[in-house]
Amino acid sequence: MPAKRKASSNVKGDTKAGRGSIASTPGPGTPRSIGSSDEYESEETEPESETVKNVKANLTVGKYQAKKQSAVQGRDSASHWFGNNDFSYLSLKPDHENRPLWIDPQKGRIILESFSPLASQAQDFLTTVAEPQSRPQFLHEYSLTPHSLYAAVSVGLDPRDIIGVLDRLSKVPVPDSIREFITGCTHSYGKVKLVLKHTKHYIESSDPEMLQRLLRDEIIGPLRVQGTEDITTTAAPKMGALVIPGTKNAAGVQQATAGDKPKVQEDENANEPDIYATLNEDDDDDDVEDAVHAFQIADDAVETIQKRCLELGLPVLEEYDFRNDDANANLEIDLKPAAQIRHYQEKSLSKMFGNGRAKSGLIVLPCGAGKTLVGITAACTIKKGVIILCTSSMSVVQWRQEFLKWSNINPNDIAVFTSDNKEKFTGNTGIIVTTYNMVAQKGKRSYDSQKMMDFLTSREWGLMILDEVHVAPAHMFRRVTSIIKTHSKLGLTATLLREDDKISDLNFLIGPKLYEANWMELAEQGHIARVQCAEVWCPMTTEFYTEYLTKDSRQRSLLWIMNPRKFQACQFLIDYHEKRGDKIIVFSDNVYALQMYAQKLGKVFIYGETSNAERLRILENFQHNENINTLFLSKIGDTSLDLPEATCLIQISSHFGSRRQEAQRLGRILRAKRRNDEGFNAFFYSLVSKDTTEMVYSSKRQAFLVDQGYAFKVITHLQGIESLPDLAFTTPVERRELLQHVMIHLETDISNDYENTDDLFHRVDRDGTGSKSLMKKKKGARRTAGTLSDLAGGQDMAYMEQNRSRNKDLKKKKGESSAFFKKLHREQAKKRDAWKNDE
Ligand SMILES: Nc1ncnc2c1ncn2[C@@H]1O[C@H](COP(=O)(O)OP(=O)(O)OP(=O)(O)O)[C@@H](O)[C@H]1O
Repeated sequence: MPAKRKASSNVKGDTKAGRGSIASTPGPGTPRSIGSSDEYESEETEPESETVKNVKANLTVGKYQAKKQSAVQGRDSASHWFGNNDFSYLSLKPDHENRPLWIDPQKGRIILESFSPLASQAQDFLTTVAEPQSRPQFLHEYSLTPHSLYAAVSVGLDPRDIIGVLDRLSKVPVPDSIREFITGCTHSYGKVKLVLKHTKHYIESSDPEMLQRLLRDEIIGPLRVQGTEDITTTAAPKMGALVIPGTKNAAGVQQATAGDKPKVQEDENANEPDIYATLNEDDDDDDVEDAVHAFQIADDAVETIQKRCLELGLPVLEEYDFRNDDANANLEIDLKPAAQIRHYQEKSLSKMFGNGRAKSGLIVLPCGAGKTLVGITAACTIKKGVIILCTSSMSVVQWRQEFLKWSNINPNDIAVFTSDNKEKFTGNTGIIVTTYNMVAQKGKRSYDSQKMMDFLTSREWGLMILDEVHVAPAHMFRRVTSIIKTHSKLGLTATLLREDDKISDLNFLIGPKLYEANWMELAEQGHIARVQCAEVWCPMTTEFYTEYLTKDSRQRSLLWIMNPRKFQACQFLIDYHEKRGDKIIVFSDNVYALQMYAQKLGKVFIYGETSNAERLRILENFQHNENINTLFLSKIGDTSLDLPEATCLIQISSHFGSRRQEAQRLGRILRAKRRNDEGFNAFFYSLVSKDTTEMVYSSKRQAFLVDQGYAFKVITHLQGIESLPDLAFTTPVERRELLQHVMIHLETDISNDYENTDDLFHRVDRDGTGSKSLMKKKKGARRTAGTLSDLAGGQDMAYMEQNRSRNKDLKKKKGESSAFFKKLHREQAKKRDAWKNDE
């Protein structure tokens, strides 16, 4: 942040000169002193209505400061280097070196010096009030947004608290624009609430005038259920401290302390005073209201009203006072005594249960950091009926198993609803684990499925857990959240990222982001693996580059993937890491390249058309067979497979600039069990063909991970690659042969080279297995070596034949299974039987 240096140099050199220059340019709208709000008065000729002001608040921060900025332009000879980002007019506090924050008065950005002794407390505070944007090693960037401030209010902070703590941590006085932004965004949050009582939805507020205003609104007014009383009044429930299972303290007040926990469970900062804990405690009284007023709305009007209220600057808060819910039966569930949740899991839950009620929202934790246990603990806290939505029936089974592992729930109280299983729980209340598609599916259903849906839609649920919340399309959430009546919703994800703009829909369909963990911090503490990331630059061979220059963009991509130098790099890295004892996954979105690479290298591969039985066989071998250490995987490995642990990833082809895919793939190695071994690192390589468009996509893809603090090393030469025995494509003849093969492929239909994962998502869920229906649909487009060779006059037949599929080898050897595998199969069969008996 350029302002940093400028501001400090002003203070250390000539503080007066810095500020004096502002005063020397007086005029209308010119700031008279730092932090003065006078300039705003001259700007606002007509006071805006509060609601409009709220909606525009984000914009106004920039507008006023742009004026302020233009007034101070040209102050000194260095100013022009910083353009609009020259904030040297802000005065530094005398003890600024002891304070860790810089605040950008224009855009609400906050920079945290992560090396400051106060950094961990400041980070704690910032993740509550702002959105983390980027967290590399030394400087972290956060953004104040209306949604982040909404989330802050929903955990019990008020604008005074937020401004007060910011001021304590900031090197400069909190600029007026930021103060106004915070107050403007937060003063009406939480004034209007959406509550579910006896399966009916109500809009509730402690201010009857607020409700009258909503009823007068042309959109909201008509959505009140006709024939109900205009406004009903009841006494507001009182709240007390809440203890989250698996922790020792009340939620939202303190971190769990070390006690008798294993070392890894400790939070290094657990004993530091919580910077805003006292604020929460002070505020408890404010939350107790004397009376609440409400009117009933139609169930299908919930989304429209939420959207309209947002437009009016009155975002609807969804809170569930589960401890005072006598209408719904209690569920017998608690964490097992051995279950000890980690400090970041507790922190995320404390954002959800901060004031003793359950708030709907999103919790973002890296892959392998234990989102499942967070969901289970939330269920153990609420102790009411729970419905869990997963992306595939495979994760449905896993969720149920995890519930049985971590909690004392009676197996009869947790049932699954998939295409194969339509069981209900036996008691008054319980847990249902299902998939998005089973619930959102439209059209005619089987008798059993319809009966199950009637059961799900006719009752009130305490909690809905939405797993992998970023994956499912927004229309599916709409359907799910509108037909299932639930008091609270918890969305879980590792990457709150979509390349389209649909992610913001989650803000009102589910709730604000309640917590986002710091990946690097978790890696340092051993909760996820440390990963070395590298981008390997592979020069294009002359013959491939010549073709590359004449082709259109679709065809170019195949040339950069099939670049012989990339192939060699892949071969070398596989060899290197197999010798180190790593388990390697090679990702290729392009199915043609996937097969070519895997067959040439004699490795197993899985893609959309691989049958379910073959997938299982391959995965099992990859996990337990010491001769199968490398697996080639298509896009389906991103979301639809439960992959065994790997310690090295190599990416040869990917989905253009998708940041989410990059992060998801990295996530595959984060749960490496050896992560706490001394000096252990997992490896993530992205192979990129030099001087091609792939390089542009690659840097775009890395943006999210770089923001999480990962540093990608660039490798321009792999030491020792030339001396690798049997290195492929070392002669011009071999390279030309490969090029010829690729060119023939380009002349055929290449449209099926990339699997459509959206399509896959739907079908995976619908049939509950993920593979068969896809196979059927794609069969017609399947190409064979024979047809290609026919086109080429049979020249390539030899090439294909000498590269026998390793997949088939595994199949052949099935009968010769070792004693180890026989034992493994027997154990798995036993587990399956035990699980069926639980039903
Ligand atoms: N508090 C804890 N104590 C001990 N083990 C834990 C804890 N939390 C999570 N784990 C373990 O960490 C592993 C990863 O957990 P989980 O599968 O829930 O991760 P995830 O965040 O859902 O990952 P993904 O996004 O890849 O699905 C599991 O083996 C789980 O049992």
